[in-house]
Amino acid sequence: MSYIAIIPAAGLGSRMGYGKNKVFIELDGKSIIERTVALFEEDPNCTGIYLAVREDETALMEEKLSAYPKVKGVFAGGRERQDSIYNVLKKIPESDHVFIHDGARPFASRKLLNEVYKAVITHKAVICGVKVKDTIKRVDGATVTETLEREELLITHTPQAFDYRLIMKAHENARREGLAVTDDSSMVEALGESVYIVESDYNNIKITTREDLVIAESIIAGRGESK
Ligand SMILES: Nc1ccn([C@@H]2O[C@H](COP(=O)(O)OP(=O)(O)OP(=O)(O)O)[C@@H](O)[C@H]2O)c(=O)n1
Ligand SMILES: C[C@](O)(CO)[C@H](O)COP(=O)(O)O
Repeated sequence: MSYIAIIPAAGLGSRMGYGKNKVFIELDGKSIIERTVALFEEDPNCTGIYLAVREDETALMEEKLSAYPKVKGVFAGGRERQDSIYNVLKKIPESDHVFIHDGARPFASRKLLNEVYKAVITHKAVICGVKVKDTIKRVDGATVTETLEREELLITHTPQAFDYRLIMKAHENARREGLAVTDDSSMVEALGESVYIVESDYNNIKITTREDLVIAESIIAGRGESK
């Protein structure tokens, strides 16, 4: 048993406001995307890594990742994250399992990868996340309409892991039904399939806005990696 990793890295990084794809930003001398790819390069359960990238960044990405032999393909992303992932799904060789992990999440732990992998062998769809620490409210513009029960909520991270055929079926169904989603497990839910949860950790942040770069530097310093 093994898995293939799909890493969506074809975004614009617009919320970062750097005018370039945030996955190329360097943290302590190593780019976010290299840090993310290294997670899977070093995981013996991963047999191949495939990325969705912007067409104008393909050469740069291939050059950045030339030191990672498990990187088997760099394919053109799509307009939305789910399009990028589908574009890659269609091109990868069939595998037992597929991990889908944001290129902007460089701090997933080996422990988490192992726990998600162990879970997806039993459960066909596995996500990871952490408990909510704030109160979450449903709003309509500037008016609160509902306060949600914190214990019934999950801050959802990646990796998300799936039986290969199930995630392919879920993406194809979502496209047929015109489902617009922000994560892959939503498409599996839409098939009526159950999704299993593994506990992630609060360091597994998605680097999205500039504040996250400060948090990222402190995570690296906390690991004693800083030069
Ligand atoms: N069309 C897209 C959009 C996003 N992504 C990737 O999906 C991950 C999560 O997306 P997000 O954090 O939203 O990244 P961006 O879309 O780049 O950010 P923004 O929404 O601020 O533009 C990122 O690694 C991003 O590169 C992708 O491959 N294709
Ligand atoms: C997939 C994800 O990271 C789970 O929280 C998140 O939905 C990605 O959202 P984004 O807006 O594409 O970054």
